[in-house]
Amino acid sequence: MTLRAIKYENNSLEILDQLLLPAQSKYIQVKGVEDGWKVINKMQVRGAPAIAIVGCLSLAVDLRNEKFDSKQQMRQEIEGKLNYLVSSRPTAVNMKIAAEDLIDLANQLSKDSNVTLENMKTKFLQTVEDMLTKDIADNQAIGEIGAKEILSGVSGDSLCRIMTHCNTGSLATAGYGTALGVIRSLHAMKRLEHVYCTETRPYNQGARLTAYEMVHDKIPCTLILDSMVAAVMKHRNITAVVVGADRVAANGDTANKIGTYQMAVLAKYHGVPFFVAAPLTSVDLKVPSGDHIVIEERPDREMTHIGEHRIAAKGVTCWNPAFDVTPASLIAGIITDKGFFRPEQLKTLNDHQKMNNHSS
Ligand SMILES: CSC[C@H]1O[C@H](OP(=O)(O)O)[C@H](O)[C@@H]1O
Repeated sequence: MTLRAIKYENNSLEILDQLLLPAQSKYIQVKGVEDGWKVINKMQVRGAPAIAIVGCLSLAVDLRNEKFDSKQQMRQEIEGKLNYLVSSRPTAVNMKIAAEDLIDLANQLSKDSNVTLENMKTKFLQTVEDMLTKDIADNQAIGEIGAKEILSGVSGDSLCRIMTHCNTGSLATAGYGTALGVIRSLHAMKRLEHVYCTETRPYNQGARLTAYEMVHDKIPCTLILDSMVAAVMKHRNITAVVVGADRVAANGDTANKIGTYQMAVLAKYHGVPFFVAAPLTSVDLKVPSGDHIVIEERPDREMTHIGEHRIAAKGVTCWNPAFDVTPASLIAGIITDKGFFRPEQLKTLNDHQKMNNHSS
């Protein structure tokens, strides 16, 4: 079993083909941005942070193999390829924010007369490669901050029972995970009693990926059907729900895997606090509310087949949105690498603060 979704050594980029898990653990090579776009679009690699990292590293692979006549030529190549990668999946914001930041960097380096062509390439590539270690550090911070926030609502030294949706662990990031990072931190603190993970139809991120990670880490976990959320909340005394995010709007509305919204409604009904765990790079202050978030719709076949086996009547109409939006009113708080925020606190952040803020 391996939990390394991304392997990047000596300018060779490989991703663990998550369409084959858990039955088969197979790495495939990503030889440039064309491959990068394909493995993201096909969901061979998925998860908002992992999408951004694999997309940007696929550009690094191209750049290392290319010779440029000028800094302007390199800048143009960088901008064109990053904008192409952003089109691979529209809802998760991490690739878009990474592209904006890296295009800004390329513009600065290109305009700086003290920077040579070689310096520009070296600095740019180092910035991209640093995304791997930064993401792991961000996730460990999210884990720590989230565990402390959840424990602040728990009496004495009692243990927690956490429900989660989809996969937000090492297979969705460079490692450790966001919502699963909070679960890993609670486990490390010996304050986690049990995890309930939903199967998460139709891609089955929960059954195929989160269960895989929990078994790998020997974290006590029960797989439940998406249709069991209400019954588990009613009978299993859930301490909190913690999920990930693909894009958090400025007012705290959050786009996440389809099924998240109904979990939040059920959590409100059952009095269970509902938390979103995501790096601040998933917060899109340019989007005022969830109404403005584009929701990706995926092929019917993901619903009508499991592998080659048809499970739905031929000819039936399908609707397969990959995400839904949970309104901020249903969210107790957003756990980020820079602190814990009530949804209404996000819009007070500006881009500079996003980089440095430590909230209350
Ligand atoms: C830390 S991953 C965030 C997010 O990405 C997943 O979606 P997908 O598997 O389609 O890439 C899911 O919504 C996770 O919560």
